[in-house]
Amino acid sequence: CAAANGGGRSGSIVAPLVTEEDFHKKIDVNPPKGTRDFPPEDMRLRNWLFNHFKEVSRLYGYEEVDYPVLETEALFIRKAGEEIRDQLYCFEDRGNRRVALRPELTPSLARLVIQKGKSVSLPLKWFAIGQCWRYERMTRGRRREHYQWNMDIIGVPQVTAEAELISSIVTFFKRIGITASDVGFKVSSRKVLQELLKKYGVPEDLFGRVCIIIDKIEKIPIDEIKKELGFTGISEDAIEQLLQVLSVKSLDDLEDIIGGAGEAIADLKQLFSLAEKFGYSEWIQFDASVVRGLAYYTGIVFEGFDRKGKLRAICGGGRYDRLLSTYGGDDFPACGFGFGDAVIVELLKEKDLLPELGQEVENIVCALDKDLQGAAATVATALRDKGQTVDLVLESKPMKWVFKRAARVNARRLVLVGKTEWEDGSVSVKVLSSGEQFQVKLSDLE
Ligand SMILES: CC(=O)Nc1cnc2ccccc2c1
Repeated sequence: CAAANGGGRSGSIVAPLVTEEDFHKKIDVNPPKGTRDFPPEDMRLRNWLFNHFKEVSRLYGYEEVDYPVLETEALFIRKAGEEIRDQLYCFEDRGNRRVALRPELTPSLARLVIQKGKSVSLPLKWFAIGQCWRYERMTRGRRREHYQWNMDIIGVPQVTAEAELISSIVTFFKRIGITASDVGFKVSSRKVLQELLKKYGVPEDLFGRVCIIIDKIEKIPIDEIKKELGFTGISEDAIEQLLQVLSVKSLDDLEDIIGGAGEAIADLKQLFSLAEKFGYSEWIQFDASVVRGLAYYTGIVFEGFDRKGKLRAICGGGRYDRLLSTYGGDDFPACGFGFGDAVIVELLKEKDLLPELGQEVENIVCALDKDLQGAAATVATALRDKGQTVDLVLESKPMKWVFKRAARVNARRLVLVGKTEWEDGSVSVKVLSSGEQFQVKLSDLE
């Protein structure tokens, strides 16, 4: 991009830093469409949320990882008709490479696991919190970025992995005051669909596409669903049967239809039994209509929902045993979830559970006249070296201003450096809540 000073070319005529007409043009001070700034108050809420994500991940023994926001476009190109594909934030970089801002974290995880190959000992339990992007026509006015918390387990084929992942999300909800009467998890398995498609002779490679179409079941008219399924070549009566199975309301009814011999029923039964042992039975329910909108899920899928039905899915995840081989790697059993930073905040607002997070400062340090500014710096440093937070008044200000600042930064106490006290190494301290005031040697101040 051409810099305002003509690219900084040296020479006799020094181009003006900013051209005349540009000088008066005010830049747009808002962030790009669909993106957010995080000024201090919003950043405090974000940090509060992310600290809970991190604490839960630590409680469960997961290791934190991260990946570049920018990936090769190919990592996200899947031919299954996913929404995330239509909205890929992709472009050609200055090296003519096709690149994309990541729309999700799981493909990067798969790439890193393949890259690490034999050097990692299984199982891997990794978590990440990363900003993800989509490019949507702003007509829908939706955000183009959000932060997602992911937890993934690589190398465990049993549903104990999915059961632990759901447990970690329940732990998170409990920490922030959300209960099983506020939210629940709809749980199903894509092996139900897999077994049905096999029964109707539908080729395996259509599996992802069929799942993506069915995931839209509550978003577009049922006739559109049937039409799109028809395009994949599935027969009419197979479509009828599929849709009929998806409306089944219990595991027993499901078993009556597809029989109890397949893995789908066995996995789901085991998951519900483990839920009992983890202590979150009241949080989960079987719901055959849960498919999730990512093509790579192959087994158990789940999504967190608000029981009032006013919000979009809070989080979602499942098993994806075949993802690594789609990138040419060896397959490892894998499962994980994504938890966005937007819906959960809407839910907390709904439930009046947003935390009150003000700025907190222990001390505001102020010199009583300008030739004590150095002494004030010494006092601030002594306090900071003891781990005390200090807002140091950096210029000579009237006391009225200092008290106002102390209130704004919510200081616990005011430390005043005055001439006479300082001569014998003392400062005067005013506890702002009680008004109590005392002199103290700096060395005794803690
Ligand atoms: C509710 C919300 O903001 N969703 C959201 C926002 N940005 C995204 C960006 C990439 C992928 C999914 C995204 C999802």
